Amino acid sequence: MTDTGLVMRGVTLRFGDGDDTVQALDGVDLTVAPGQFVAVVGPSGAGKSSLLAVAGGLTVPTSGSVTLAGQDMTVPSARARAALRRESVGFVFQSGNLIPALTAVDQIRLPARFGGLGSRARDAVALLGEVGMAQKANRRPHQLSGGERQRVGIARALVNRPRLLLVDEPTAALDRTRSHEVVELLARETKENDVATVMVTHDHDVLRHCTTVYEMIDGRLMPVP
Ligand SMILES: Nc1ncnc2c1ncn2[C@@H]1O[C@H](COP(=O)(O)OP(=O)(O)OP(=O)(O)O)[C@@H](O)[C@H]1O
Repeated sequence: MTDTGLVMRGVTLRFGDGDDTVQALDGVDLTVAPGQFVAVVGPSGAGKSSLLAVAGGLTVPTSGSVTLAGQDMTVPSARARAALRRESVGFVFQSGNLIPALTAVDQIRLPARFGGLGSRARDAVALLGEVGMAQKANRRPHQLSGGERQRVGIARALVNRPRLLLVDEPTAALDRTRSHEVVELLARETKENDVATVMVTHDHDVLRHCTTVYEMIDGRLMPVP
């Protein structure tokens, strides 16, 4: 099947009903080709996290279509969507979301083992090398800086060779220099792994590392020229 990356068409997401309805996504169209690094900015409550949740098959939209490499990410079965996520999606969270008791290398090995990735799983030591963390493979999260934790989180998100990388506020806990380093790393990994990447950020300073920038306002997505 041709890898068309992420394609979202006419996606709406509504919460609640009657007077309490919230339209989190309102007719969103978005295409992210493999190797493209898209940033989404916008005010709090605009729908950015909802966009990531729907793109990654965590949430089923109220209407519209979402495909990743031609596969439907909106199937009703939660189990089927979990399988799609395991095979094709990587998530990077605000502060790395690492497990406190595990060393850096085990943060990456664990999901590979329990996710049943088998031979698809990338080698954890090689991945740590790729993100510049080979020397700190045996450290636990509390022995790492914020930027280093984020690098481990990025390596972990790549272990399943994802087609789609979804990144939520990766620089929220970092200073300016570290923010640039982390987003540069994301840009490089996007290209080298030919993955379609969507990053939500409040940090306008890092947008120059991205291929395309969109702004989300009241659930609507608009390109920023
Ligand atoms: N499970 C839910 N039930 C009801 N409303 C929800 C739910 N999740 C999100 N919303 C609402 O949907 C809208 C979009 O929320 P979302 O979290 O996607 O915004 P956001 O742009 O990511 O905000 P932030 O920048 O503050 O994280 C908000 O009005 C929010 O209150």
